[in-house]
Amino acid sequence: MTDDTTYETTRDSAGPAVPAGAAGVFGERLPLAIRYVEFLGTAGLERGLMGPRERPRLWDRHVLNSAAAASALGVGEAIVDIGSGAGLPGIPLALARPDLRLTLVEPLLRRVTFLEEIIDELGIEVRVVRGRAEEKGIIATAGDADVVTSRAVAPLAKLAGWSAPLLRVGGRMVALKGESAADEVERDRAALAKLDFDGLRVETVAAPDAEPTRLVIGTLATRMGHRGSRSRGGGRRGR
Ligand SMILES: C[S@@+](CC[C@H](N)C(=O)[O-])C[C@H]1O[C@@H](n2cnc3c(N)ncnc32)[C@H](O)[C@@H]1O
Repeated sequence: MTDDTTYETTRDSAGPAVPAGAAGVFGERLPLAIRYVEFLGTAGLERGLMGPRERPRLWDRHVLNSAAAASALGVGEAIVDIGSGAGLPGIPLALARPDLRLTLVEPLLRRVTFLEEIIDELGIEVRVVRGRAEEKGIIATAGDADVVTSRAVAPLAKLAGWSAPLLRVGGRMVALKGESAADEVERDRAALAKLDFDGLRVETVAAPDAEPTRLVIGTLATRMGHRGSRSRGGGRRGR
């Protein structure tokens, strides 16, 4: 394991200083996380995937904030991350937790190209599927995911409607939300119950040196709420 203090004052060539806590989160994959932040801060900005104001806060607000969701994921679970954009939270999760099996779903070609490039460069095993989460047959393993993650993609009820057909019964939706998390749960509780999500809760988690992340978690109790919507079809390898 890398010593936490090693990177305390490190400043990579293109990005902000690497927080000391990052070493504990990414372990021996810290150099890959640094490269990812560098890529976000260069290509990500140039291609308009991240706003220029995000550059100084790529670690705490985005990458470490995303990686904190790993605490809600079990060993070896199959994760579908919908609306990955520039790879959040999917790429930090893959880097922090190499045991996870990750599929990133993103409709926009520009973003898919970015994802494929960075996955290739980092040499990590992550699938990319181009499409919308609600498209039938977009993911070959629809109905088998242990967890569907998302961050800043859609209101909770809509996310739940997209997540349910992708999940196995007993699988969880883990939505990374901002301060509105509790209000969204109250507002959309009935819609989620209709889809047969159980045990709805908000968990606040935080990686060291990062903004806290609010996770809205619900477990798909049965498939009755979206009967007949399970789809099977071709996804495609992004690499
Ligand atoms: C605000 S961005 C957030 C990106 C990333 N999750 C993050 O936290 O930085 C929303 C992303 O969701 C994608 N998206 C929008 N509708 C979608 C859908 N129906 N299925 C999958 N992705 C979708 C967009 O293309 C965009 O990349």
